[in-house]
Amino acid sequence: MRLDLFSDVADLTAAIVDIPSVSGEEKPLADAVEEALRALPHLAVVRDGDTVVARTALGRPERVVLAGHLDTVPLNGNLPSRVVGDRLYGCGTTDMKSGVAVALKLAAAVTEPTRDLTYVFYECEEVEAGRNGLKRLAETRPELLAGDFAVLMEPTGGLIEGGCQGTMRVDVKATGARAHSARAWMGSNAIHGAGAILDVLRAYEPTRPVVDGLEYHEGLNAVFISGGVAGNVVPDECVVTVNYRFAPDKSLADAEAYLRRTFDGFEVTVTDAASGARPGLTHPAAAAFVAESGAEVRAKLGWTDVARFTELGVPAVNYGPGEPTLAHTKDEHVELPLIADCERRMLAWLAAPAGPA
Ligand SMILES: N[C@@H](CCC[C@H](NC(=O)CCC(=O)O)C(=O)O)C(=O)O
Repeated sequence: MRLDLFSDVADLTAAIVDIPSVSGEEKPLADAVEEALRALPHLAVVRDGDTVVARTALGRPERVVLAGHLDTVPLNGNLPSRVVGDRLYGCGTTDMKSGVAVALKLAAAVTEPTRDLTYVFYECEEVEAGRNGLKRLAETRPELLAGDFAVLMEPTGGLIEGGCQGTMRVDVKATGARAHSARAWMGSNAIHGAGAILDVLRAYEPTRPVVDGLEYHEGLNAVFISGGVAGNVVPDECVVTVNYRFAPDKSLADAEAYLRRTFDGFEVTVTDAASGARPGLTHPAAAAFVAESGAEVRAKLGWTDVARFTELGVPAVNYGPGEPTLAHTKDEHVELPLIADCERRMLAWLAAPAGPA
């Protein structure tokens, strides 16, 4: 499938959405993105796995990175895309193929930017941290991610979302002893034991820490549960996988300590983690972007690669057309006027004289 980067941004978003790209299956979309970018003579293109990087090299004093992931969460009967009124429905419309479409439009349209530009379209953001394409690039080719400022075109509903919350997944294990279910008193049922884990989760009251002026909203949820041996065996093991979302004033060590305290008495194993990022909006480059866009600012509650750029020393913000509360839902959709508005604002920003970076 060919992508026409000179088509209307709404049509381009639909075309991208209609190339399914659940995490790990991004190759057809990465191929289409690579082919479209290689046709643009002002960009040097590098392919690394299913991650595509395109850069201008005009020797400008500043470089801006625009980044977006190509993958989506699993489909939910929500492809192909469809337009209803002013909305485009389909998996990935908000998270984050409308943002990817805007970045691709910019890549084609902005041939003589006032700052050098790097576009990064990468794989496996929606899954465990170890598979993330940007992580691999940061480890193997960090020079490709160098810049003075980065915009992650993640869903923000046209606002600017600062920083991001951290995420940690733990397996909390209840143990028991196997027995014949006809003589259950001989054993100890681990699935029943896991009820105490679920009680803790039900009783959890989310905290809303304010970090550098932005209010985050933490969360503690069971995302998987497994246990059971056979239809006539009292099970000796039940594992509840818990996902903790924590504000960026906490480190990974703080998050792990909190989970171990919360599930004291159970075996707790960390299976995946990614630290958050503070808003960083007082950095001159971020402040200038906020001022130029005129957009309202709030906290990013999901995890995004703003955290990675922050770790790399590149100030970064989230800004994109999708509405974050629709991300990962069956009814995922994006407002078409918001995509056009995002494209217009980004074009205006890139056309303006280079600001502080
Ligand atoms: N390794 C992390 C990756 C999770 C990434 C994902 N990000 C978003 O959904 C951003 C959009 C939004 O603000 O809703 C997430 O937060 O789940 C992991 O596996 O947890």
